[in-house]
Amino acid sequence: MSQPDVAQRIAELRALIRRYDYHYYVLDDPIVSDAEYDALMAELRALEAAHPELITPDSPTQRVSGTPASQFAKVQHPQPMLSLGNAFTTADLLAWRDRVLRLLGNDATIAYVVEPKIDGLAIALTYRDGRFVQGATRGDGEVGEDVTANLRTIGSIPLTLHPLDGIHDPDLPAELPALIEVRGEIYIRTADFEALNNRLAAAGERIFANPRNAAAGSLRQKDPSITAARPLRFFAYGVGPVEGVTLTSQWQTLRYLRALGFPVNQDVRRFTDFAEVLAYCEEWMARRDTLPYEADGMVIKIDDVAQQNELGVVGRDPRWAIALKFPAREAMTRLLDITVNVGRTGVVTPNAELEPVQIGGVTVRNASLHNADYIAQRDIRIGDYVIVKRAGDVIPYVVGPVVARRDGSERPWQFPTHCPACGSPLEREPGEAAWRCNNFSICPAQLVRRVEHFVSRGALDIVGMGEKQAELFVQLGLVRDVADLFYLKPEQLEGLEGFGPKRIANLLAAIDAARHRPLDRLIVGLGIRYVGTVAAQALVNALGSLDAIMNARQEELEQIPGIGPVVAASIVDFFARPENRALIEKLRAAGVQMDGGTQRERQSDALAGKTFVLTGTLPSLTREQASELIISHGGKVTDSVSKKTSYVVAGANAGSKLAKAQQLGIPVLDEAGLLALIGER
Ligand SMILES: NC(=O)c1ccc[n+]([C@@H]2O[C@H](COP(=O)([O-])OP(=O)(O)OC[C@H]3O[C@@H](n4cnc5c(N)ncnc54)[C@H](O)[C@@H]3O)[C@@H](O)[C@H]2O)c1
Ligand SMILES: [Zn+2]
Repeated sequence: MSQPDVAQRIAELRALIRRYDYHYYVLDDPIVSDAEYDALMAELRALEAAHPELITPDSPTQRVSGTPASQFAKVQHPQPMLSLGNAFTTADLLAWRDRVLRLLGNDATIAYVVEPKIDGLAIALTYRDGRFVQGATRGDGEVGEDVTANLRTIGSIPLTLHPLDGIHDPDLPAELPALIEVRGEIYIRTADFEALNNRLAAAGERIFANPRNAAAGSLRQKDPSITAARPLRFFAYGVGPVEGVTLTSQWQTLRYLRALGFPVNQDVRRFTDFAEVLAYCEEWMARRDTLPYEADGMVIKIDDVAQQNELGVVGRDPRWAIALKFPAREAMTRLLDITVNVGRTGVVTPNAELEPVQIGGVTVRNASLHNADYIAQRDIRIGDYVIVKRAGDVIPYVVGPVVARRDGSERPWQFPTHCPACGSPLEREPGEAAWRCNNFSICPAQLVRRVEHFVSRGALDIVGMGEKQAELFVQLGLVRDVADLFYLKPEQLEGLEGFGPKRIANLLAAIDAARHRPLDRLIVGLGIRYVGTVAAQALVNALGSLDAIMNARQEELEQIPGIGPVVAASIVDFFARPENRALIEKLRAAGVQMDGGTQRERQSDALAGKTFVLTGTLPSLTREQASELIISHGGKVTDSVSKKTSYVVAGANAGSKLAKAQQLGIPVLDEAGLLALIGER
């Protein structure tokens, strides 16, 4: 690029970045994804590095972006509020550490404080003589917005500092500061964010793209009573100007802040060995999915304040700290179309067909749209740019449209009135969000899903059968209900594409073996609503045979530990239907074992005497498969966490069970940890 071209590109980049900053920081409503934004910023940095003469002090690389909005009084920060330099890999972190060593001298003794980077917005809280007097946003780093009245409504922000009487820590100042500016993050928990968006959508209001924008948008309200109604939280991670006491390290500062009554994250750590810093970051990245809030990375800080001052600031980032960024979890892309899927129980769910987009290194083409109301309330239209979230191992879903990016070509979408697979009119029970195809016995789409479920690993585990085969057999009319699998003849499969003699023999042998699976797995395979592995085992243990279960009355079922009224009602309802009774008889006639006598194949005794509780979504195993695995290795699975629980196995979006486990100090495993216990990995 020639010099004028470079200058022009730099100008373009700055203009684009400023425009995106305005939507992000002032309106709290981004119009591009962070990845797109970061790419522009990286390009600008690279051009400026190659042409330092073109750097201007107002370039977005040189100062914190964001302009204080006019509805707030302005606050001049006595000490600028900075951003953080980014690292994406271990190599980046090592390069940062080397630079620090170079600047401080190779023989310097360095301690590091590692803190989670909770994704919210930075604020500064000023306390004079122990009382909260002013709170400000970061703004452009020099001038922020006065949001004191709004901050006063947040419960976790103390209005007066705690007296230090009860604290006897020789490393901490014994007095209160005459003046202290406490810096930290206002954030919103993931579950609160989702509830807030649902509430806003139901009221026809604009939703937020992510928890960070939700926190910023909720704090930056003209009317503090709106802020008060939002579930905002605060945690403190540093200080600005301090008078009357001297703080000499980040670690001491955090403990002092805690003593003064500020919430400080429990997971902050101090290390002197950089290898431990790296290990801790890795450990955290793995825990990310189990946290109740969004953490977009880890912040690593040089502990010693004198060393911090020596290192100083470059542009908008302190040299003494760095943010290790975790892979992205959301992106923006075009919604090309909406299709619907018919599930095993007839529930019809909308599915977003997306312009392929990378999220955290994975290409996402489809995402859930939950249900009809979700689409209608959020006014999601075909052709919209949408925010797609892919957190952990949960199915990616559409958060909402990017309204500011519409050009008028978007089309509203109507939920179908009839089942796309069988043409029956769709029905919706009052109070339910889901539309259903109630043509249970005829609908081919439901049948395919039922067959898929029946043959899955947690049910009858028929190797060689999967979605494709289920679709094929249903389409050819070879399978009209799940029992038909046991009546398949080799000659029916001969000549089908991909079905050679060997494959046919293997498949039929696998089907034959499935006649003798333990009863609870047959019950799981039937797909009774609310009956998974745990309930199925409880039924078998209590009643012993399928006939006894089938003929049990509601009250009898409710007596069984682990079977509540809803589950009991669902079981009674299932077996009251003549088509289900007929199916059972057909299975019986095919020689499928229906009493509890079959011995489960024990794989090992690795988990003997251990009790497990499963929570959240695991990356590869379904709930049934995980239970089955645990049981086949001698363990037990129960539904609720107690002191008797040996392990909680937690996946993405784990809820109160995980919290309970942490409270009781019960070890928590992820899927890999479970497999390791069994020796499978
Ligand atoms: N999509 C868009 O249009 C758009 C526009 C502007 C910025 N952005 C995104 O915003 C980010 C840049 O924002 P930024 O300048 O606020 O930087 P940043 O969020 O990457 O890091 C700095 C911030 O981290 C926060 N933080 C959390 N925990 C902390 C801790 N323990 N110690 C210190 N700080 C902590 C503070 O609020 C601090 O201001 C980029 O990732 C960019 O993608 C996106
Ligand atoms: Zn149908």
